[in-house]
Amino acid sequence: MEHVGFRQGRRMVLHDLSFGIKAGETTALLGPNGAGKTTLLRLLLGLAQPCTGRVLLDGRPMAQWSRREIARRIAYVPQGHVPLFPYSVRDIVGMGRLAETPFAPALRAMDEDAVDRALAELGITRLASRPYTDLSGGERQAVLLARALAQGARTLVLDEPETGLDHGQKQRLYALLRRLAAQGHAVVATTHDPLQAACMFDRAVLLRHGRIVGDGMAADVLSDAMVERLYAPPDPSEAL
Ligand SMILES: Nc1ncnc2c1ncn2[C@@H]1O[C@H](COP(=O)(O)OP(=O)(O)OP(=O)(O)O)[C@@H](O)[C@H]1O
Repeated sequence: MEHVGFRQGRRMVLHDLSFGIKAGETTALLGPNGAGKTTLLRLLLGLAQPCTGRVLLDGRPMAQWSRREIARRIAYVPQGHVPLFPYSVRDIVGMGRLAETPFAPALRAMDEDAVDRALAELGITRLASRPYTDLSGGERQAVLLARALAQGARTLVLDEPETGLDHGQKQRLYALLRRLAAQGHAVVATTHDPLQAACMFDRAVLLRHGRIVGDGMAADVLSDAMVERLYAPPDPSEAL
């Protein structure tokens, strides 16, 4: 992102943001409620356009990529996904292959393999034939992660991925994100947990009132003093 600003209606909600997401690195995005984290993810995904500055993917402006090209490069794990139909877990994970199977009514053998690998990576092969609508929140989260892996994109964007996960699943999630980064993926995730972010992510970007107030090695930037300042009650002079 280069000097990115974004407006919701008449309000500027992001101001002059400049930073990059790199392959081989896990980046945590933190900030109080309403700081602009989800809005920033929407810009990273090309789902919203900045009113100032530029968002570049592999050096090319986001607006010049087609949705299919973006889907081959960036996978998104949304927060609180509410399914309308009782698709099986296997079908949901298979949807990650859609960017690669434009006209095929069914998945090809290589797509089925990608689905099998993603289910195994998340340890949810046993859920494959269960209806997605019957799963617990944590199980659904694991399915959405498997869908992102099946997509085969090198950049993973996750919105509060630890929501609904128990302690063990959280640890496995962070281990998986680190493994993916070690394999050359770029990983960026929003989180409300500075302690976990300091231990589990390489880098942290801190947002307050739509501005970057910290960016660096997670363990360094997330000092007690910085966390206190980041989450301090709003000062009227900071109003957007
Ligand atoms: N559709 C919208 N219309 C108007 N304002 C919006 C809209 N969506 C978000 N905003 C505003 O933009 C700002 C940033 O919202 P955003 O959802 O990006 O914050 P966030 O950091 O993700 O918050 P949270 O931690 O609560 O999920 C907030 O002030 C919010 O009220």
